[in-house]
Amino acid sequence: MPNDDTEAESGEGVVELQRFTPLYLRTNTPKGRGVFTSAPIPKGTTIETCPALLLSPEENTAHIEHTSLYHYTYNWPLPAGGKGKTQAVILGLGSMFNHSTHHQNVVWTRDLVNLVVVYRAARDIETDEELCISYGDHLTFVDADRGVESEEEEMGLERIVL
Ligand SMILES: C[S@@+](CC[C@H](N)C(=O)[O-])C[C@H]1O[C@@H](n2cnc3c(N)ncnc32)[C@H](O)[C@@H]1O
Repeated sequence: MPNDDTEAESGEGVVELQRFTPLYLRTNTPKGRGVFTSAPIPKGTTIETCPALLLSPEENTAHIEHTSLYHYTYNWPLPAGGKGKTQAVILGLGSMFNHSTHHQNVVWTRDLVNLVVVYRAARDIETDEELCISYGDHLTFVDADRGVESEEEEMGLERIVL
């Protein structure tokens, strides 16, 4: 699910840090650790607002790409005047959301001025569902959902949550 960049969501040097609190981390999913909800989340709810730590392209290439942080950074447009993109480390739960190709229930928006990412519920989310975003089309790992999702596509079925 594509994200939308915004110029700024708040002004005056103040950024509201919203957080939906009844969440838990599972440590043993097929995707590693993952974020789950222990209460229903209505569509549109802000789940978390996470500060971003902007990296320079140089430090990214020289250092970050050679560490495990490489698997956690987000593409980020270069600040005003710069052409192209760099990477940012997203602090807080933002770095814990796993990817789902067909069943993302969370959308994210970059606030380029305030350097935060806002995560919101894309639909009503049930208790004990995992919160998943889209990392885009170029994954650097084998998608743990791959078999399940291609089976669903072949059968023309959407997953039914009982
Ligand atoms: C931003 S981290 C997400 C949190 C991570 N699961 C952890 O335990 O720290 C991204 C990493 O999670 C794993 N991951 C996320 N989505 C996945 C998926 N659909 N299938 C398999 N692994 C996934 C991959 O190892 C990926 O490099």
